[in-house]
Amino acid sequence: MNKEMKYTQRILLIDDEAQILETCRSCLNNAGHADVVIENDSSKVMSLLSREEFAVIVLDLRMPNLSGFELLPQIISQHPQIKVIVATANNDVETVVNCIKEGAFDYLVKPIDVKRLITSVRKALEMRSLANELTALKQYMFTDRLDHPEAFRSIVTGNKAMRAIFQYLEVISGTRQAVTITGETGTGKELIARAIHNLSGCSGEYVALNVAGLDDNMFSDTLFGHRKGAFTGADQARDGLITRASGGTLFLDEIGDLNEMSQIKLLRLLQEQEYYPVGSDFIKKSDARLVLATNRDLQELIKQGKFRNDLYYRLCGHRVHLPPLRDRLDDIPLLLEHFLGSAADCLGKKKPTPPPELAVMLALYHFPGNIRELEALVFDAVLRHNSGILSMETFRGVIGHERPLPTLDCSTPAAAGENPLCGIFGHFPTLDEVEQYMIAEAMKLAKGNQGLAGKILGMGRQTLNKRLKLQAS
Ligand SMILES: Nc1ncnc2c1ncn2[C@@H]1O[C@H](COP(=O)(O)OP(=O)(O)OP(=O)(O)O)[C@@H](O)[C@H]1O
Repeated sequence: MNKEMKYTQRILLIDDEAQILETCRSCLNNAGHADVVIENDSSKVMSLLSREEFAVIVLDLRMPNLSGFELLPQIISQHPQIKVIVATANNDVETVVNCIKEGAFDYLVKPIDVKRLITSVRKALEMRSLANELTALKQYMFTDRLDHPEAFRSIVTGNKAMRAIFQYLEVISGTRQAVTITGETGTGKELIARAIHNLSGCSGEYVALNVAGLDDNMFSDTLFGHRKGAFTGADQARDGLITRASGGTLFLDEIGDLNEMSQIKLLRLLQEQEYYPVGSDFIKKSDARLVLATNRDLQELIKQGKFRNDLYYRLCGHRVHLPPLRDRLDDIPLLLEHFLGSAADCLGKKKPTPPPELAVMLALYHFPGNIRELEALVFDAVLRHNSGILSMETFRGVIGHERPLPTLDCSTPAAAGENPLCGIFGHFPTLDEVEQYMIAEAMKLAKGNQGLAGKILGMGRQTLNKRLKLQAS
């Protein structure tokens, strides 16, 4: 995590009245903002800002010696990234307009209303964190770098869209805001959730809960715990998973399946970081970072009245969508190699060599179960494998018969345009046709040099030679 992002949550309160400073600080602390610094001597502010980083300042306008009116332009010009909220006893429009013109983010009228203070600070922090993300994203766009590749070690990919997702996750790793991961089943959402936790550098635990099939009682009890005597059999008070995830990450999977009551509780947790243990009237605070995932289409669920609109918009803040495997075909050879190795290790066998046409065959399959399905297929093939080159039979058995390719109608120009293979062949081709086509294209590229064409196709010269002879016969 870089320095800029590490300090994005720090708040500075400036007022000459110590009592006001203490009250505001404890209100903000109670609202979950732990990092609050106070200063009652306005003449020390500029030197403090040159030494330490702050995301937000709440600045009293009327102070002896150096007033907030004088400080505001100095802060804005020397530290334009800081969001300044001015506090004024004077609710006249002109003062407020002047401060906003100078660059203030918001204003509060004294005596300060606690709710208004918390809302304004929260908004300012969000704006600051968005600005940080934008800056970092711009830097990433130009450098294509990853600062923490080790956080993604378990995710095998060479795909550009996936790499962009990794970069985005690095950018937002400095915030504690919730992240929502969408994508079809088996695309790796749980792996991404773990990577978000690894990136956060949090000392707390990573705790995962699949909420599918939990009714509201089970959801609340598992997540929030209960007080003693909350229901029959609750002999002891018990903490929920949210307590275990304190200072860490709580991953809630399958949130598209949550019932209405639990959705309301999740919304409260996301908005206020607050929850009630079952049977308790005392609100509790949580500092766990929430990562949520679903393979359902949430907008479709909203249309059907099964998912709350307000919860959906709350989830939209930081969101990543994982592409299905059929949209990242360049990952298939890498994943195949990876799963061959892990299956062989697990079964205590020598890693088999895959036939070169296997990757092509896999690339043509729809993979409704995505990477999980590929992993299972490869495991099964390695289990049945004895020696030498891996047999295609297991794959043909599943891909060719039990789970056929989706039927494609290439007769319309639109369909041909959508599927590049239809565009080339005029119909959806057989594997033999694809093989012939690829060999012909590779030979053209290699200007007839069989050794070079073999390298392009990932096969030896002799194998290519045999296939050319077969095609000619
Ligand atoms: N890029 C990848 N590299 C290596 N293994 C992967 C990759 N993506 C997914 N996997 C493996 O595929 C399986 C499914 O991944 P995961 O459980 O993260 O998917 P998911 O999207 O959370 O699925 P679901 O929606 O069904 O919960 C796991 O065994 C995981 O290790």
